[in-house]
Amino acid sequence: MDLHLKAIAKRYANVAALDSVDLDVASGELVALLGPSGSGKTTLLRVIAGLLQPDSGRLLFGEHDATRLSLRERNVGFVFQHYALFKHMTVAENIAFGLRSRPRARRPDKAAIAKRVQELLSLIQLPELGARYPEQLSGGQKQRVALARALAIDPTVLLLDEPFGALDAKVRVELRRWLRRLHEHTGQTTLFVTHDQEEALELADRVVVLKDGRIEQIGTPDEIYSAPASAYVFDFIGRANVIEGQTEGGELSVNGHALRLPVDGSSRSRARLYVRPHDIALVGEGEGLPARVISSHRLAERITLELVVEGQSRPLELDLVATPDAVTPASGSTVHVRPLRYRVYSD
Ligand SMILES: Nc1ncnc2c1ncn2[C@@H]1O[C@H](COP(=O)(O)OP(=O)(O)OP(=O)(O)O)[C@@H](O)[C@H]1O
Repeated sequence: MDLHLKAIAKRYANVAALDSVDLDVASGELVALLGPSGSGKTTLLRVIAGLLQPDSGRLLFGEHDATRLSLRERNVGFVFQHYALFKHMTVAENIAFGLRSRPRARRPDKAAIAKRVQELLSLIQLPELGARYPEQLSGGQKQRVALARALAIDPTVLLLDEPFGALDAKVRVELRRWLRRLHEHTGQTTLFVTHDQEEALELADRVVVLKDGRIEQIGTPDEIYSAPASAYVFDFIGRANVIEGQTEGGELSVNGHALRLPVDGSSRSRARLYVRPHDIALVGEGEGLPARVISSHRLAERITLELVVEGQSRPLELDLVATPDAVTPASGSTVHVRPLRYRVYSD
């Protein structure tokens, strides 16, 4: 089902946890809520779930106003970071829980519940494990069961709060690929919270970047990565180098070196150029900024350099792909660098 948030606000004492958030999620979309700690991700998810009332604003499920509906009436599926499986119930009983606890009139019969549980066990690729107890499962298996339990009720929307946050890095990567395939299969409208940009970019159809309770940017992973709307998004979404300079006549100059890099606007102002480590090239003298190598590391065809540019407050990091016979610049030497793909944000 589609979901619409209109000017949702929630304050705690003097903190605006959510500050007029507008968001439309299409039916079947997989949306990531991405942001650093304290940016409002969990608060937003809890408002959608009905675990928390907003101070103002409206929430629509399809055309229906759900703002005042209870958690149960909203029929959402929820998965938390720490598996909240019932320890004294088997895997199958855990998955059946939401259906069994429905009021009698809406409760499927025993055979229908057993069939649904078996379908879900197959869907999460644990068809044989229905009789086990949660403590007999790995962390990744527990989270898959938690997902099956959330899906059992055919939720209007599936809400995942850092579902893989407690798992180790390798399992995390496997599970997020699995979740992507599962989503393609079920087409379930899903919102998931993460502070891991890689996870958001790899999994989501669209990413919502939050900052201090406000939406900073909404876009596809490619839009967010290639065209970050602000320095904040650029910095948060991947490794970033910052070069401080001046714009004048539509070009950027750094420490008096005219880099002949076109930038928007012709007025003179201080500006920061943001560039990823793999988007800087080594060029000949006179074609770029002089920089001193302070560390240099080579692993097969990959060269990592740390450089200092005079007058800049932060060193630059470069990731270069070298031909096998290329010479690795030595520490202490001077090289010339030129940003290839970059964004300029005014101060
Ligand atoms: N129950 C509460 N009482 C007071 N302040 C709260 C409460 N819950 C959240 N906040 C504040 O609201 C803001 C948003 O919190 P929220 O938990 O939504 O952030 P988050 O992005 O999910 O962070 P994290 O990644 O650390 O979970 C923070 O400043 C937080 O301190």
